Amino acid sequence: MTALNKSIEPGDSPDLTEERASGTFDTNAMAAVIYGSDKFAQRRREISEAISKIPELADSAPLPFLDRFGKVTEGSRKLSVILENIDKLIDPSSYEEGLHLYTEVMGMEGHPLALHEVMFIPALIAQASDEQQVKWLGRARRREIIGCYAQTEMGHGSNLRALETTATYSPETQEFILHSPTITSLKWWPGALGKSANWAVVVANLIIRDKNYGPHPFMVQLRDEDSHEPLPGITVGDIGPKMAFNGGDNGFLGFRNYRIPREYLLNRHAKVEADGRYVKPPHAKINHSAMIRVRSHMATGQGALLAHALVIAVRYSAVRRQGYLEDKSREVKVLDYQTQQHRLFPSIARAYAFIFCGFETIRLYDQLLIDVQNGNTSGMADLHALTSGLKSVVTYQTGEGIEQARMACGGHGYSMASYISEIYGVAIGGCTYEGENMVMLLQLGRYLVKSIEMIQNGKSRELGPMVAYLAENESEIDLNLGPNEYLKVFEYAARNQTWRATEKFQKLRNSGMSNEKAWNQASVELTRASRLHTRLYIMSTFINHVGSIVDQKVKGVLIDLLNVHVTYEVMDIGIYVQGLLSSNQMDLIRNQLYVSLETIRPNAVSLVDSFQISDMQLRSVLGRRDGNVYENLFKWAKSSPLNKTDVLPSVTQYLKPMMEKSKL
Ligand SMILES: CCCCCCCCCCCCCCCCC/C=C/C(=O)SCCNC(=O)CCNC(=O)[C@H](O)C(C)(C)COP(=O)(O)OP(=O)(O)OC[C@H]1O[C@@H](n2cnc3c(N)ncnc32)[C@H](O)[C@@H]1OP(=O)(O)O
Ligand SMILES: Cc1cc2nc3c(=O)[nH]c(=O)nc-3n(C[C@H](O)[C@H](O)[C@H](O)COP(=O)(O)OP(=O)(O)OC[C@H]3O[C@@H](n4cnc5c(N)ncnc54)[C@H](O)[C@@H]3O)c2cc1C
Repeated sequence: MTALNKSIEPGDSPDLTEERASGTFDTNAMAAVIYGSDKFAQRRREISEAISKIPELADSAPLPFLDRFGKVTEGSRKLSVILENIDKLIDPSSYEEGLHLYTEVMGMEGHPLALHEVMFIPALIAQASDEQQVKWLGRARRREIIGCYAQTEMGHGSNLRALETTATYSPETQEFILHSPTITSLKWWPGALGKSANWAVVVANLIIRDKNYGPHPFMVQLRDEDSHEPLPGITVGDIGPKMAFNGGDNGFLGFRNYRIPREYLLNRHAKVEADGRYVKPPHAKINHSAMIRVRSHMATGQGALLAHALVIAVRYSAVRRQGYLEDKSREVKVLDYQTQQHRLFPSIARAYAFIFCGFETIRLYDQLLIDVQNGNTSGMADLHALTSGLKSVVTYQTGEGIEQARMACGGHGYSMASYISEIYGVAIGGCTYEGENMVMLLQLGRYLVKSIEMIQNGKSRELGPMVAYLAENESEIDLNLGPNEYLKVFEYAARNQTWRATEKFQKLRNSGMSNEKAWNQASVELTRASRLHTRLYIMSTFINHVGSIVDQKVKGVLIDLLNVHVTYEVMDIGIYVQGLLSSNQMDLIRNQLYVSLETIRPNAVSLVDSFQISDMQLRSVLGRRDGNVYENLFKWAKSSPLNKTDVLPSVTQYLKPMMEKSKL
């Protein structure tokens, strides 16, 4: 018989083999669903295999034992090995293959090309004119230059209108003069800016004849291409250690009347003519497109991070034995405890949901990019609202899920041997970057309020498909009918909360309060509406995606997972559905959730194995594919630099004299 879970091998922990044998579906078929096609899932496996054959691509030491300098150096070393071997490893024209290669080899601690690939090149694609692309895009793609995206300043990140860096046009010389007038105007945070990048897309206020036209993107050379020294007029450096991404060099940047040619304003959409005439872009916020792109990709990215933590926690929970259930002769796998399942399985469902929802969001972004290139910007507001809410909800829930995964691993979860804290640090960075979560929830809040105002003004028919439910009346709910009924429960909650929050805002405003004050006083309620609306979107894309799956065994287990998702999510928002569901109905849902946890239990390990995250990529002793945790945990501890000698110099120098003194 062919094993359904392709990851069973001799020498594996019998506990994990038992788990894999109980799986009811083919993990390669599930991987094809997770990665969008059988072809790409297969390519991922081939790339991982090819990587494992090049020993120089392996970490030279477990990353947690390296200091900051070691991490930054290790990133650049591995990058150079990747680039020497790239044609053997991937199709260099495939973004997805490249992402997999980088993620596996470089890990998630940051590297010199992260922002080059994620923001610099996409900004050039979206914002550089055809002519400018000829000049820079090829060079960037060939990595002749390393770029970053420098927008945030020490004093301002969220409020882009208050950025202080100026780019003043000089018609006499046809140049822009970049200047940082204050300490707070220093660019602060951009990834790879500090030490690696020699070029940047810099966002600065465009000033023409004393008039401020707001933030615009400029292509700026920062360092000499031969010596890599900063150019005169540029102050640049690293901002120091962070919660995570310590293999990366997030940086600061200041300009002292630094001149760039007129042609260096990225001018696909907005232009400055030689005489200083400003040509407006087709949409006021078109310069924000690099951010919309990253936000559109964040649901899959965060789903993948959550998946990393769950692979570790679920596999470990199947080999960790502690305490007893009925059989007192052998301790039980901790995965058999209902509390452990309740802690982990809804997060497995969320990881799948985020990935599926991410596919749909990336599709919407790709369509928008085509539309915008053809001059049609009408979809921008919808996608801005959607991705603002989505990035906020997925990053927050991913952080929650990873932290639960850490606690689910007990003491060993707290050790860097689990690697979960690194994944956590990386994931929660997403709550802040690409727009602080509260700020972005309020952007969606604006859109929801406007939607309600359209309904109030008799324009319900003009509502987009994602907010049409706000105009509907609630219907009876029959919870025995499955996920679509749960969707109606969520629609009820989101609709009710959006109306309540909007009415609160309107009431305050109508009482004579200023628009801004009324908005501020309704803002907590508005963020709640945004979260419910976004969770509804995630749930509906999960349901649609599962509906489209052909492999019946895969579909069967995803329906089980969907049942975990819908029942958990509805229990989680209980306070918002009190007017709709009776306490008997809530009890029924709670029991359905407990049953669905039991149903998913035999497939738990296969569901996380299906993410097909290699041991190299996972970098976790607890999450090893073979489950041989304990002997490797001991090996890992022994490799600690502190264990190189039995007696540390700090003992000889300080502790010994202290103890000697105490003896006197
Ligand atoms: C398979 C996957 C494998 C994955 C592997 C996993 C490995 C993971 C490794 C992780 C690697 C991660 C790499 C890390 C990358 C990090 C990079 C980070 C980069 C950054 O952070 S760049 C800086 C980002 N900065 C921000 O986001 C700033 C946030 N602020 C804003 O965006 C704006 O200021 C604003 C949106 C809050 C407000 O903008 P503004 O002031 O201009 O506008 P107003 O408030 O006045 O609003 C006016 C109207 O304009 C609308 N609007 C605003 N923006 C847009 C837009 N983009 N499009 C359309 N419309 C927009 C508003 O809604 C207003 O409309 P209204 O009609 O008037 O209401
Ligand atoms: C890991 C990481 C990588 C980054 N990479 C880059 C990069 O490559 N390029 C780049 O340009 N930037 C980058 N950034 C910067 C990032 O985009 C900003 O930090 C982010 O946009 C938040 O802005 P802020 O720091 O100004 O937060 P602030 O706006 O100062 O937030 C502080 C608090 O104020 C609240 N707040 C602010 N405004 C409002 C409001 N209007 N209503 C209600 N509450 C409000 C926030 O909710 C938050 O609680 C990165 C940041 C991190 C952490």
